[in-house]
Amino acid sequence: MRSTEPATSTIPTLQEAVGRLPYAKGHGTGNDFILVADPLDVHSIEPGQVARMCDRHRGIGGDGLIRAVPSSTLPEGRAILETRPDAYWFMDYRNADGSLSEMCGNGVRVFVHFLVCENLVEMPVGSTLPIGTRGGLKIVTRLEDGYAVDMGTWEFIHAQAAATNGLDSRVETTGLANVRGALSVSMGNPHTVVAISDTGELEGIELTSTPGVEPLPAHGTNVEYVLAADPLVSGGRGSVRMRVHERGVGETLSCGTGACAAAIATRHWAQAHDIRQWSVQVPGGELGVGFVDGPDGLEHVVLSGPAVLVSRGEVSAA
Ligand SMILES: N[C@@H](CCC[C@H](N)C(=O)O)C(=O)O
Repeated sequence: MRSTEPATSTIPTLQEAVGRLPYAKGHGTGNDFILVADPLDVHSIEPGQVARMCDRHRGIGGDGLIRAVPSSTLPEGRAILETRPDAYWFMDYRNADGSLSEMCGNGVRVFVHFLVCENLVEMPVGSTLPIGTRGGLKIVTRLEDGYAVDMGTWEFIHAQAAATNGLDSRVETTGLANVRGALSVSMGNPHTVVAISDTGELEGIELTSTPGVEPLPAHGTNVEYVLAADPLVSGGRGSVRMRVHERGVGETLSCGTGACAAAIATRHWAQAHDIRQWSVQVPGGELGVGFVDGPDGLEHVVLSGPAVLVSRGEVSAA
């Protein structure tokens, strides 16, 4: 090559990396996703391709990518079909960096709305749909103004420390004075919740860098910063504000599993176990978190909120 020739980039364009691919774009309270219908399981989208598509400058942009595939095409889906043969659709979710997560609470609502809009399922208001996920079976109900998801059971990641101290780890965050104690909750995926004492503190947090969590759960964690309303409970409903740094993404406008973890941690700290309805305000809107008696006799968490499709397109060689 002559030295006067411009250097050619070795980085493939999105089109070279992905080829032709129809997609839709949707969000739930500002947590946005690229959605791909793959009923024949022909688009094996690799982690690097997901990262390219989710890139907000060189790609389509999104906090994650969700592929709609039959549960029968993945081992995790086949396991669910053994007990729920009607869980036809599986949410194959990846974070913006291409990593897998067990669960996405905003994603599963947007995923079901996408199935409805693609005419892949019929779902009148009030009806339910079983969905396979890496975090197990989730039952989604269509509401007048969104969807409610039975997220199943939850657990503290370090049960003993949670019961004795209410805290199990420490989190260091840019923009927050002092290292803070935190409580880790599994919603299928891991969360570490930090209590914040005032609005100025919540707004001063700088989430362009990953918070330092010690000890870090085995597969990393999502970190939620939660400010309790004053009073915490009004009209029988608990209320909190939350910001979140998502594993594999960065700061997002909302996180459904994070909202559940925020309500669980706050309820535990306040010993307010009888408060079963919570409102979680996130930068992108409001989510509802409910605690109900599940059909298995255990406490289940129900997440509710909107799901919106905003556009359709096709990744193609122009
Ligand atoms: N935004 C999601 C959670 C997505 C997965 C998360 N980043 C993880 O890695 O666990 C939600 O709405 O729950």
